[in-house]
Parts: sequence; C-alpha cells; structure tokens
Amino acid sequence: MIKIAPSLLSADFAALGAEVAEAQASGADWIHVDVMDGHFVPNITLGPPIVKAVKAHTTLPLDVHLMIEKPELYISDFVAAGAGVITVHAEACVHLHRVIHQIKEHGILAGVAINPATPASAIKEILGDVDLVLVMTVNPGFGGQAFIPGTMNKIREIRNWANAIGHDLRIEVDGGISESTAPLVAEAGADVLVAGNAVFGRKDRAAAISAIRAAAENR
Ligand SMILES: O=C(CO)[C@@H](O)[C@H](O)COP(=O)(O)O
Ligand SMILES: [Co+2]
Repeated sequence: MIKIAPSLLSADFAALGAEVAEAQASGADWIHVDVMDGHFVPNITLGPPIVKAVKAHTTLPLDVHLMIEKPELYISDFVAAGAGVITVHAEACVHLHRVIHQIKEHGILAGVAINPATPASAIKEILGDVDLVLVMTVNPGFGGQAFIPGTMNKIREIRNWANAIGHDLRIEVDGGISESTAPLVAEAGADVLVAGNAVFGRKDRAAAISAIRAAAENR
C-alpha cells in the first residue's frame, strides 16, 4: 500500500493548523515535517513546539525528518511533541545503531535517511533494525527541487536486501516527487511518497494527492 506524506515545508507557515487539517481531509496518510538546523543543511525550519502545535490539528502520524546534527539530543523532545515516525540521517549519526534504538525505545517508528551521494551500503548493517529507509531524491535543505533519477538504483538495491531478509521495510522517497516521478519510484520499490510542492503548491490538495497516489499505484 502506497502512503502519501505531504511535506509541510511547502505549506503556509502562518496557517499550519489549517494546512495540516486540509491535508488530512484531502486523503494524506502521514504528515511529513522537515526539521533543519542550519548546520547539517543550509536552512533553518522548526522544532518541537511547532510539531506539538501541528499535532493538535491532526490524527495522522507525524513523520518527522530530522536534518540536524546530533539528533540524539532531541529525540525525546520530538516524541513528547507527538512524532509518530522519526528519521535521522546516517550522515549525521556517529553511533547510528544507538540512535535508532533510542527512537524505538519510545515505541514509535524509526527511520534512517541517506543523501543522494551516500551509497545504500551505508545503511545495510542497520536495515533489519529500522522500520523505514528514506532515500533522498534531492539534496536536503529545500523544497521544490528537481528529482535526481540516479537515486532510483538505491531504492531497488534496498528493496532487494529487505526482501532477502524477509523484512517488511517501508522505503520512503523525498524530493521532487510528483505525478510524473511517482510511478518511477514506486516501480523501484518505494512505498512512502513525500510531496511538498506537488501538494501544497496546488490549490486542490485532494486532487493533487489522489493524482500522485493513482500514478504510483497504476504504474
Ligand atoms: O526534506 C525535504 C527537503 O530537504 C523535503 O521533505 C521537501 O520538503 C520536499 O519538497 P518537494 O521536493 O516535494 O517540494
Ligand atoms: Co523531508
């Protein structure tokens, strides 16, 4: 089953409550929340107080994508704020195994993300421990960038490894996902599709979400 996770990065930050409620009413499965610290990526967005405020406006799982250094210092704050999924970058964690288990101890889903230039092998040893692998299909930091097609080989590789060990892994893709790129990533093995611009950049969010879902499912 394909999940669609609209990214709040492209929503109206002055009206996040209404934006998240509309995304839920429009058929979103998860709400993707991009946390950036100005160090790991060259942009700064939001922290736990905003996640908590957003959570009050939706019953959907909040899919928190941490693009921050030393994510281990903030896991419990994001859990307390209402995160249902927390994903950390492999590139930002010296002790990735420890951070993944720190997330899982809170009883929520744990994910690991890799940048476009990071090989899939960087997460092979942790694959059986995570609920989700996030394959970045753009360089993290900004919404509205163009999809990088070369990332698709990694989706296939990771899906094959997960199948080989019988692991029911979610593979999420993030960056430049739209009606036209959704079939490609779904065919490669992705099943959680983050979409910022392609949902919040359109007036009719329900039409946008169902078009992406249909494109992925009818590939
Ligand atoms: O994590 C990020 C960017 O770093 C994303 O979640 C973006 O928000 C995706 O935006 P679009 O490419 O879909 O507009
Ligand atoms: Co993201």
